[in-house]
Amino acid sequence: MVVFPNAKINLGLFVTEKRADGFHNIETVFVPVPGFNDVLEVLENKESQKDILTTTGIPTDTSDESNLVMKALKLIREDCLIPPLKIHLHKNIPSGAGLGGGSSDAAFMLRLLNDQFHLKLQSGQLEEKAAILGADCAFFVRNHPVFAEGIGNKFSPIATNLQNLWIMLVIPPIHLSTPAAYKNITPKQPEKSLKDILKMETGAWPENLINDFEPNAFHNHPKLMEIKNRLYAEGALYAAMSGSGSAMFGLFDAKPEIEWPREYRAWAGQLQKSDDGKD
Ligand SMILES: C[C@](O)(CO)[C@H](O)COP(=O)(O)OP(=O)(O)OC[C@H]1O[C@@H](n2ccc(N)nc2=O)[C@H](O)[C@@H]1O
Ligand SMILES: Nc1ncnc2c1ncn2[C@@H]1O[C@H](COP(=O)(O)OP(=O)(O)OP(=O)(O)O)[C@@H](O)[C@H]1O
Repeated sequence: MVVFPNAKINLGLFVTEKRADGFHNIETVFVPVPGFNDVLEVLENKESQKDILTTTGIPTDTSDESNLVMKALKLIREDCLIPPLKIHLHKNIPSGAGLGGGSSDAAFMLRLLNDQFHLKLQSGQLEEKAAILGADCAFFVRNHPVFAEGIGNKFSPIATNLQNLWIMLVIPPIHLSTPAAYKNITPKQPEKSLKDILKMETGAWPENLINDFEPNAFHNHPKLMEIKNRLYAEGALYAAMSGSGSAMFGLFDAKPEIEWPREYRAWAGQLQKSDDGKD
Protein backbone atom coordinates (compact mmCIF):
# COMPACT_ATOMS: atom_id res chain seq x y z
CA MET A 1 0.00 0.00 0.00
CA VAL A 2 1.16 3.52 -0.78
CA VAL A 3 0.17 6.60 1.22
CA PHE A 4 1.12 10.25 0.96
CA PRO A 5 1.83 11.80 4.39
CA ASN A 6 1.13 15.53 4.03
CA ALA A 7 2.53 18.60 5.77
CA LYS A 8 0.59 20.79 8.22
CA ILE A 9 0.63 24.46 9.08
CA ASN A 10 -0.28 26.10 12.36
CA LEU A 11 -2.79 28.91 12.08
CA GLY A 12 -1.98 30.85 15.25
CA LEU A 13 0.07 29.26 18.01
CA PHE A 14 -0.07 30.33 21.65
CA VAL A 15 2.27 28.70 24.15
CA THR A 16 0.16 29.09 27.27
CA GLU A 17 2.03 27.30 30.08
CA LYS A 18 4.93 25.05 30.99
CA ARG A 19 3.83 21.72 32.41
CA ALA A 20 5.35 19.64 35.19
CA ASP A 21 6.38 17.00 32.60
CA GLY A 22 8.55 19.55 30.77
CA PHE A 23 6.17 19.88 27.81
CA HIS A 24 4.09 22.99 27.14
CA ASN A 25 0.39 23.50 26.78
CA ILE A 26 -0.45 25.21 23.53
CA GLU A 27 -3.45 26.50 21.61
CA THR A 28 -3.27 26.23 17.86
CA VAL A 29 -5.24 25.38 14.76
CA PHE A 30 -3.74 22.63 12.64
CA VAL A 31 -4.45 22.79 8.93
CA PRO A 32 -3.36 19.99 6.56
CA VAL A 33 -1.50 20.98 3.39
CA PRO A 34 -2.73 18.15 1.15
CA GLY A 35 -0.50 18.67 -1.88
CA PHE A 36 2.84 18.87 -0.04
CA ASN A 37 3.68 15.26 0.79
CA ASP A 38 6.14 12.52 1.52
CA VAL A 39 5.51 9.09 -0.02
CA LEU A 40 5.36 5.94 2.12
CA GLU A 41 5.10 2.43 0.70
CA VAL A 42 4.79 -0.79 2.69
CA LEU A 43 5.05 -4.31 1.24
CA GLU A 44 5.35 -7.64 2.99
CA ASN A 45 8.97 -8.84 3.01
CA LYS A 46 8.63 -12.37 1.66
CA GLU A 47 12.40 -12.82 1.23
CA SER A 48 13.59 -12.48 4.83
CA GLN A 49 12.40 -12.24 8.41
CA LYS A 50 13.70 -8.68 8.76
CA ASP A 51 12.10 -5.28 8.28
CA ILE A 52 13.91 -3.23 5.67
CA LEU A 53 13.62 0.56 5.49
CA THR A 54 14.88 2.38 2.43
CA THR A 55 14.72 6.15 2.05
CA THR A 56 15.11 8.59 -0.81
CA GLY A 57 14.64 12.34 -1.19
CA ILE A 58 15.74 14.82 1.49
CA PRO A 59 18.12 13.06 3.88
CA THR A 60 17.05 12.90 7.55
CA ASP A 61 19.50 13.06 10.44
CA THR A 62 18.07 9.88 11.95
CA SER A 63 19.02 6.21 12.06
CA ASP A 64 16.57 3.62 10.69
CA GLU A 65 15.59 2.62 14.24
CA SER A 66 14.77 6.14 15.31
CA ASN A 67 12.89 6.92 12.12
CA LEU A 68 9.34 7.67 13.21
CA VAL A 69 7.86 5.16 10.71
CA MET A 70 9.86 2.37 12.40
CA LYS A 71 8.82 3.63 15.84
CA ALA A 72 5.19 3.53 14.66
CA LEU A 73 5.66 -0.07 13.47
CA LYS A 74 7.24 -1.08 16.80
CA LEU A 75 4.36 0.51 18.71
CA ILE A 76 1.73 -1.35 16.66
CA ARG A 77 3.61 -4.64 17.13
CA GLU A 78 3.17 -4.29 20.91
CA ASP A 79 -0.45 -5.40 20.40
CA CYS A 80 -0.73 -6.78 16.85
CA LEU A 81 0.99 -9.37 14.72
CA ILE A 82 2.61 -7.76 11.66
CA PRO A 83 4.83 -9.77 9.26
CA PRO A 84 8.32 -8.59 8.23
CA LEU A 85 8.02 -5.56 5.98
CA LYS A 86 9.79 -3.71 3.18
CA ILE A 87 9.21 -0.01 3.81
CA HIS A 88 10.13 2.78 1.46
CA LEU A 89 9.96 6.44 2.55
CA HIS A 90 10.51 9.26 0.08
CA LYS A 91 11.12 12.52 1.99
CA ASN A 92 9.90 15.67 0.36
CA ILE A 93 8.88 17.58 3.49
CA PRO A 94 11.99 19.08 5.10
CA SER A 95 12.67 18.46 8.82
CA GLY A 96 13.14 21.33 11.24
CA ALA A 97 10.69 23.39 9.22
CA GLY A 98 7.63 23.29 11.49
CA LEU A 99 5.67 21.38 8.86
CA GLY A 100 5.33 18.20 10.93
CA GLY A 101 6.81 15.90 8.28
CA GLY A 102 8.15 13.26 10.64
CA SER A 103 4.94 13.33 12.68
CA SER A 104 2.89 12.89 9.53
CA ASP A 105 4.99 9.90 8.42
CA ALA A 106 4.41 8.29 11.82
CA ALA A 107 0.65 8.84 11.85
CA PHE A 108 0.26 7.67 8.23
CA MET A 109 2.28 4.55 9.07
CA LEU A 110 -0.15 3.76 11.91
CA ARG A 111 -3.11 4.29 9.59
CA LEU A 112 -1.55 2.28 6.79
CA LEU A 113 -0.78 -0.70 9.05
CA ASN A 114 -4.31 -0.52 10.43
CA ASP A 115 -5.75 -0.66 6.90
CA GLN A 116 -3.29 -3.04 5.25
CA PHE A 117 -3.46 -5.63 8.04
CA HIS A 118 -7.13 -5.13 8.95
CA LEU A 119 -6.34 -4.29 12.58
CA LYS A 120 -9.70 -2.54 13.07
CA LEU A 121 -8.30 0.15 15.38
CA GLN A 122 -10.61 3.17 15.66
CA SER A 123 -9.37 6.72 15.03
CA GLY A 124 -9.39 7.45 18.77
CA GLN A 125 -7.14 4.45 19.43
CA LEU A 126 -4.80 5.46 16.61
CA GLU A 127 -4.66 9.01 18.04
CA GLU A 128 -3.66 7.64 21.44
CA LYS A 129 -0.83 5.66 19.87
CA ALA A 130 0.20 8.59 17.68
CA ALA A 131 0.46 10.91 20.71
CA ILE A 132 3.08 8.55 22.19
CA LEU A 133 5.26 9.13 19.09
CA GLY A 134 5.13 12.95 19.12
CA ALA A 135 2.98 15.87 20.18
CA ASP A 136 2.02 16.72 16.60
CA CYS A 137 1.34 13.16 15.46
CA ALA A 138 -2.25 12.67 16.64
CA PHE A 139 -3.57 15.46 14.42
CA PHE A 140 -2.53 13.55 11.28
CA VAL A 141 -4.77 10.59 12.12
CA ARG A 142 -7.95 12.43 11.12
CA ASN A 143 -6.01 15.05 9.16
CA HIS A 144 -8.73 17.72 9.14
CA PRO A 145 -8.47 21.37 10.26
CA VAL A 146 -8.90 21.30 14.03
CA PHE A 147 -8.45 23.41 17.15
CA ALA A 148 -5.82 21.79 19.39
CA GLU A 149 -5.00 22.25 23.06
CA GLY A 150 -2.98 20.36 25.68
CA ILE A 151 0.41 19.47 24.19
CA GLY A 152 -1.30 19.65 20.80
CA ASN A 153 -3.32 16.44 21.04
CA LYS A 154 -6.71 17.46 22.49
CA PHE A 155 -8.96 18.38 19.63
CA SER A 156 -12.19 20.24 19.11
CA PRO A 157 -13.88 21.21 15.86
CA ILE A 158 -13.31 24.63 14.37
CA ALA A 159 -15.39 26.41 11.78
CA THR A 160 -12.90 27.51 9.14
CA ASN A 161 -13.54 28.43 5.58
CA LEU A 162 -10.16 27.93 4.03
CA GLN A 163 -11.19 25.76 1.14
CA ASN A 164 -10.94 28.31 -1.64
CA LEU A 165 -7.66 29.75 -0.44
CA TRP A 166 -4.25 29.23 -1.96
CA ILE A 167 -1.23 28.64 0.21
CA MET A 168 2.39 29.43 -0.57
CA LEU A 169 5.03 27.71 1.55
CA VAL A 170 8.46 29.35 1.60
CA ILE A 171 11.19 27.29 3.22
CA PRO A 172 14.58 28.95 3.66
CA PRO A 173 17.66 26.80 4.38
CA ILE A 174 17.35 27.35 8.15
CA HIS A 175 16.84 24.32 10.45
CA LEU A 176 15.11 25.31 13.70
CA SER A 177 15.03 22.91 16.65
CA THR A 178 11.61 22.40 18.24
CA PRO A 179 12.96 21.63 21.76
CA ALA A 180 15.17 24.76 21.65
CA ALA A 181 12.23 26.88 20.46
CA TYR A 182 10.12 25.75 23.44
CA LYS A 183 13.03 26.25 25.86
CA ASN A 184 13.47 29.88 24.81
CA ILE A 185 9.87 30.95 25.20
CA THR A 186 8.02 32.54 28.13
CA PRO A 187 4.53 31.02 28.17
CA LYS A 188 1.57 33.34 28.68
CA GLN A 189 -2.20 33.23 28.43
CA PRO A 190 -3.46 34.84 25.20
CA GLU A 191 -5.36 38.13 25.44
CA LYS A 192 -7.96 36.92 22.95
CA SER A 193 -8.99 33.33 22.41
CA LEU A 194 -7.81 31.72 19.21
CA LYS A 195 -11.30 30.45 18.48
CA ASP A 196 -12.65 34.04 18.64
CA ILE A 197 -9.83 35.36 16.46
CA LEU A 198 -10.60 32.78 13.76
CA LYS A 199 -14.22 33.94 13.67
CA MET A 200 -12.99 37.41 12.61
CA GLU A 201 -12.74 38.47 8.95
CA THR A 202 -9.39 37.44 7.44
CA GLY A 203 -8.60 41.18 7.27
CA ALA A 204 -8.28 41.16 11.08
CA TRP A 205 -6.02 38.08 11.20
CA PRO A 206 -2.65 39.81 10.60
CA GLU A 207 -3.14 41.93 13.76
CA ASN A 208 -4.53 39.18 15.96
CA LEU A 209 -3.47 35.74 14.81
CA ILE A 210 -0.07 35.28 16.41
CA ASN A 211 2.57 32.53 16.46
CA ASP A 212 4.43 32.90 19.79
CA PHE A 213 7.56 31.35 18.25
CA GLU A 214 7.97 34.16 15.72
CA PRO A 215 9.70 36.86 17.85
CA ASN A 216 12.67 34.64 18.83
CA ALA A 217 12.93 33.09 15.36
CA PHE A 218 12.81 36.52 13.66
CA HIS A 219 15.36 37.94 16.11
CA ASN A 220 17.80 35.12 15.33
CA HIS A 221 16.99 34.95 11.59
CA PRO A 222 15.87 38.35 10.24
CA LYS A 223 15.37 36.77 6.79
CA LEU A 224 12.20 35.13 8.14
CA MET A 225 10.66 38.54 8.82
CA GLU A 226 11.68 39.61 5.30
CA ILE A 227 9.83 36.61 3.86
CA LYS A 228 6.72 37.47 5.86
CA ASN A 229 6.85 41.11 4.70
CA ARG A 230 7.30 40.00 1.08
CA LEU A 231 4.30 37.64 1.30
CA TYR A 232 2.17 40.57 2.47
CA ALA A 233 3.63 42.88 -0.18
CA GLU A 234 2.62 40.28 -2.81
CA GLY A 235 -0.98 40.27 -1.61
CA ALA A 236 -1.20 37.62 1.12
CA LEU A 237 -4.37 37.84 3.21
CA TYR A 238 -2.36 36.38 6.06
CA ALA A 239 1.28 35.37 6.48
CA ALA A 240 3.09 33.66 9.36
CA MET A 241 5.63 31.10 10.40
CA SER A 242 4.41 27.51 10.81
CA GLY A 243 4.98 25.82 14.19
CA SER A 244 8.49 26.33 15.52
CA GLY A 245 9.68 27.29 12.00
CA SER A 246 11.45 27.92 9.78
CA ALA A 247 8.82 27.42 7.08
CA MET A 248 6.78 30.54 6.34
CA PHE A 249 3.42 30.55 4.62
CA GLY A 250 1.06 33.01 3.02
CA LEU A 251 -2.65 32.55 2.35
CA PHE A 252 -3.96 34.09 -0.87
CA ASP A 253 -7.31 34.31 -2.62
CA ALA A 254 -5.68 33.59 -6.02
CA LYS A 255 -2.68 31.55 -7.14
CA PRO A 256 0.47 33.40 -6.01
CA GLU A 257 3.27 33.78 -8.56
CA ILE A 258 6.30 34.96 -6.59
CA GLU A 259 9.98 34.44 -7.33
CA TRP A 260 12.22 33.69 -4.38
CA PRO A 261 16.01 33.42 -4.03
CA ARG A 262 17.22 30.14 -5.50
CA GLU A 263 18.26 28.71 -2.11
CA TYR A 264 14.67 28.95 -0.82
CA ARG A 265 12.16 26.24 -1.52
CA ALA A 266 8.73 27.57 -2.51
CA TRP A 267 5.52 25.69 -3.25
CA ALA A 268 1.96 26.83 -3.93
CA GLY A 269 -1.25 24.82 -3.81
CA GLN A 270 -4.86 24.95 -2.75
CA LEU A 271 -6.15 24.26 0.73
CA GLN A 272 -8.87 21.92 -0.45
CA LYS A 273 -10.46 19.34 1.82
CA SER A 274 -7.87 16.68 2.48
CA ASP A 275 -8.58 13.05 1.75
CA ASP A 276 -7.31 10.18 3.85
CA GLY A 277 -4.02 10.08 2.00
CA LYS A 278 -4.45 6.59 0.50
CA ASP A 279 -3.64 5.62 -3.04
C1 LIG B 1 5.75 23.32 17.43
C2 LIG B 1 4.70 22.31 17.02
O1 LIG B 1 5.01 21.79 15.73
C3 LIG B 1 3.35 23.00 16.91
O2 LIG B 1 2.41 22.24 16.24
C4 LIG B 1 4.62 21.15 18.00
O3 LIG B 1 4.26 21.59 19.30
C5 LIG B 1 5.87 20.30 18.04
O4 LIG B 1 5.44 18.98 18.05
P1 LIG B 1 6.45 17.77 17.79
O5 LIG B 1 7.50 18.19 16.81
O6 LIG B 1 5.61 16.57 17.48
O7 LIG B 1 7.13 17.65 19.18
P2 LIG B 1 7.75 16.36 19.90
O8 LIG B 1 8.63 15.65 18.92
O9 LIG B 1 6.69 15.61 20.61
O10 LIG B 1 8.62 17.09 21.00
C6 LIG B 1 9.88 17.68 20.76
C7 LIG B 1 10.23 18.53 21.98
O11 LIG B 1 9.49 19.78 21.92
C8 LIG B 1 9.06 20.18 23.21
N1 LIG B 1 7.59 20.28 23.23
C9 LIG B 1 6.83 19.76 22.23
C10 LIG B 1 5.45 19.93 22.22
C11 LIG B 1 4.86 20.63 23.30
N2 LIG B 1 3.54 20.84 23.34
N3 LIG B 1 5.63 21.13 24.29
C12 LIG B 1 6.98 20.98 24.27
O12 LIG B 1 7.66 21.46 25.17
C13 LIG B 1 9.61 19.14 24.18
O13 LIG B 1 10.85 19.63 24.63
C14 LIG B 1 9.83 17.90 23.32
O14 LIG B 1 10.84 17.09 23.81
N1 LIG C 1 10.37 10.04 9.10
C1 LIG C 1 11.01 11.12 9.55
N2 LIG C 1 11.05 12.25 8.83
C2 LIG C 1 11.67 13.36 9.32
N3 LIG C 1 12.28 13.43 10.50
C3 LIG C 1 12.27 12.34 11.27
C4 LIG C 1 11.65 11.14 10.82
N4 LIG C 1 11.78 10.23 11.78
C5 LIG C 1 12.46 10.83 12.77
N5 LIG C 1 12.77 12.09 12.48
C6 LIG C 1 13.46 13.04 13.40
O1 LIG C 1 12.46 14.00 13.84
C7 LIG C 1 12.97 15.33 13.79
C8 LIG C 1 11.81 16.32 13.51
O2 LIG C 1 11.27 16.06 12.25
P1 LIG C 1 9.96 16.73 11.61
O3 LIG C 1 9.97 16.37 10.17
O4 LIG C 1 8.75 16.35 12.39
O5 LIG C 1 10.29 18.26 11.66
P2 LIG C 1 9.80 19.53 12.43
O6 LIG C 1 10.00 20.63 11.50
O7 LIG C 1 10.53 19.56 13.75
O8 LIG C 1 8.25 19.40 12.61
P3 LIG C 1 7.33 19.96 13.74
O9 LIG C 1 8.13 20.78 14.68
O10 LIG C 1 6.30 20.75 13.05
O11 LIG C 1 6.77 18.68 14.32
C9 LIG C 1 14.04 15.29 12.70
O12 LIG C 1 15.07 16.21 12.95
C10 LIG C 1 14.56 13.84 12.76
O13 LIG C 1 15.68 13.75 13.63
